[in-house]
Amino acid sequence: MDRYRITAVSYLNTKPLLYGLLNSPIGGQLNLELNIPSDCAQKLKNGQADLALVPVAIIPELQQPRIISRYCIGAVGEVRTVCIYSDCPLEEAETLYLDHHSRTSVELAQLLLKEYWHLSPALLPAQEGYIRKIGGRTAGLVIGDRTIGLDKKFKHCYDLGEAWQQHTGLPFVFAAWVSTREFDAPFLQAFNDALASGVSQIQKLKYLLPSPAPDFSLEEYFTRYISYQLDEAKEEALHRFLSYLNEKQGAAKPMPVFQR
Ligand SMILES: C=C(O[C@@H]1C=C(C(=O)O)C=C[C@H]1O)C(=O)O
Repeated sequence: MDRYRITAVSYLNTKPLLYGLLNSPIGGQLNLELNIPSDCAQKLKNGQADLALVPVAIIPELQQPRIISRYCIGAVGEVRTVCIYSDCPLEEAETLYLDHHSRTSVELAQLLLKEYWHLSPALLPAQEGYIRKIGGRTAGLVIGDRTIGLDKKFKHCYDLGEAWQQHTGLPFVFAAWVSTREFDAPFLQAFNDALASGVSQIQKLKYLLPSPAPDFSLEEYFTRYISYQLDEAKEEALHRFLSYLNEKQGAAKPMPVFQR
């Protein structure tokens, strides 16, 4: 049988999910690749992946998107690794770089600037090395492992998970397991069981993974900040976020089907 082509985000917060998948009975059926989120999105869109952990912001760009798992990369309030950094208060920032690794958080940042902070700095597309340009009146959105330690480097740090929660009272979903093709029920069951098993073994991962910084607790990050369950409140948040994107793009794209 052909192996399924799976693409997942290359950041630390995906490791519990990958640990579960690779140690599961279906581990051998998976042809796994890791990419930055914007590339995961591109690979699913191009048909280079059968199933991918993708930024939810690209769901409206897909033909017949299916969310095939009860697990995701989410947060209930503070997430720690999706933040706007600046040396001036955000209201004084004239320009803001939008991380090129990201698809969801660049949209979330724009939503929050408009609806929550009521600010309109000039938005700049980022390129490799842009973090060095943050300073003065220039702010920057940064996601993933590159954020670790940046809170000590810059005077201000605005956590997008926390701001979204203050704005809506809801958790948030950054990335979800999405497919544009159908999988049979036994595979989906095995896939979800594998993810559940990974999340339940987080305690082990702190011994297996190198800590990215001396004062960074992987266990705290995986259990207190990242929230893996795609529960009802996160579904509501996802619906709200995708409705905002539809409105912004002036397109009434159907909501993704849940098949899990
Ligand atoms: C919480 C995070 O969410 C990430 C943010 C994404 C985005 O902005 O497009 C995509 C995937 C997630 O892994 C993170 O990686 O720090």
